[in-house]
Amino acid sequence: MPTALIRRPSPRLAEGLVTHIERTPVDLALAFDQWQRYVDALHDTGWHTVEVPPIDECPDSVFVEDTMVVYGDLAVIARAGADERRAEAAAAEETVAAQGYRIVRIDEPGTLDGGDVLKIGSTIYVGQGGRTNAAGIQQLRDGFAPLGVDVHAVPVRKVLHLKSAVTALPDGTVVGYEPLVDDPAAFDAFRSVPEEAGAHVVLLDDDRLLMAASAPKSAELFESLGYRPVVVDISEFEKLEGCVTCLSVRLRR
Ligand SMILES: CN(C)C(=N)NCCC[C@H](N)C(=O)O
Repeated sequence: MPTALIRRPSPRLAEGLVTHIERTPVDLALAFDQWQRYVDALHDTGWHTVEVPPIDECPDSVFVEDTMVVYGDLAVIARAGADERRAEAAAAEETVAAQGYRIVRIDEPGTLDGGDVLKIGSTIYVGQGGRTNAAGIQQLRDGFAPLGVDVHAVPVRKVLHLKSAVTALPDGTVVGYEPLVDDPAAFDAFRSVPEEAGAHVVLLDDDRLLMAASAPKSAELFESLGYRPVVVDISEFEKLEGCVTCLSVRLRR
């Protein structure tokens, strides 16, 4: 059974960082409910979840994807591009180490957020932008090189993270909402989707895609391609520039 790391929202969630969108009030009770439904959707589709201990003083800690990048037996622990988020990594590291992963850490002056990292087979695209810098990308490349991984840097200027703009379907096609993708030509195969949140898919298995309720037209498009969307409402996390990928770390070994 595949495992996903998750992290319960902080009671201070509503104070989370907002960079590229206007701040709107977060309904905390609704957010907790949506988080629980997200976790339920993972369980319902055959995933086992492990909770990273919560860190109440970090409003953005629910976005656990940003704390690490996992490939093979190695977890590279991120060093958040936003100072406010640096304290999130320590407990995430302990949790993934307890799952049997080797650990390498991104060190100063490197910064890297897991949301900037898109893995497609043994190719890893890393968004260089507001949160992830060149030193962080080089350290990620050095960490994964012994595992035969190719790390490609791509620009991210229009959105928070690379995975705010693009993710990939099970066949490796990169999907993105074109107005927000800096360089669609950076990817071998690119398909545009009709909504911003349609760019965000979590691969649950070979044909099921976890998606946000805010992208119904993209869900239809994926259905027409033979995939089965599993839809969750994550409106309160979207108000903080979160998406379906951010709320878990999928351990696929
Ligand atoms: C792919 N994405 C978008 C993520 N992995 N993380 C979202 C983090 C949002 C948080 N308010 C922040 O600004 O850090």
